[in-house]
Amino acid sequence: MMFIVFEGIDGSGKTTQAKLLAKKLNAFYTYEPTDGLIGRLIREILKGEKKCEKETLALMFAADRVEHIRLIEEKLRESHVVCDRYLYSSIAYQTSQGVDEDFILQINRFAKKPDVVVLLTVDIEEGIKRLGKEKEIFEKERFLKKVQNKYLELAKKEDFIVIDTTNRSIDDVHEDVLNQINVKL
Ligand SMILES: Nc1ncnc2c1ncn2[C@@H]1O[C@H](COP(=O)(O)OP(=O)(O)O)[C@@H](O)[C@H]1O
Ligand SMILES: Cc1cn([C@H]2C[C@H](O)[C@@H](COP(=O)(O)OP(=O)(O)O)O2)c(=O)[nH]c1=O
Repeated sequence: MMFIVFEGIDGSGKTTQAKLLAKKLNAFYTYEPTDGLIGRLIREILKGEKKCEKETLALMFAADRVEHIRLIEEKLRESHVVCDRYLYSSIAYQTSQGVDEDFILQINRFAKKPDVVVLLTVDIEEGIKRLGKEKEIFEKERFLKKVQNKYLELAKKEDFIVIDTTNRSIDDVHEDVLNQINVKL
């Protein structure tokens, strides 16, 4: 069974594409931050309702992931798993916030390596337009540019599938995802 991860900045179309692929493959769809105890706390911090140090937030994303991986491994016994955000979100977003990359890698040592990572990219302005108005602290233009550049750097090192979604329809991107995943198999 395959563990497939979607990554990309907010508004790149991850949730849309991850759900379409999961449906097509009859796979289990899941996401981070999760709806678990730690994931819920993370969402409160992202909305600005609570505050903490950026390193604390990095630790919370990693802790949320420890719990999540148990579920992912259980599901992988029966079906493919499509995950909307994973470890690479921590590397791209938390380093863009100024957290030391080695620290992030250390606290995520346990993270199971996905079989395939699909990175969706988008022109930053189009991504923000797709989201409507800014909802969370990370949905700022300059910050997202930095995050996307970090993702592209990781993509080269780790051999991600990279698909640009700018000015392309949801169906067109979905076709591309299917074709490129087939090539990887
Ligand atoms: N290729 C696309 N073209 C236009 N709009 C899109 C496209 N893909 C997704 N959207 C829309 O953009 C918004 C954000 O998409 P979503 O999949 O939630 O992105 P993400 O999970 O990366 O933040 C949604 O309203 C979605 O319907
Ligand atoms: C999983 C993860 C998410 N994030 C951030 C990215 C998003 O801005 C935010 C919430 O994720 P998410 O709900 O997936 O937002 P969206 O659907 O808009 O892409 O959490 C991190 O900074 N580090 C992480 O490890």
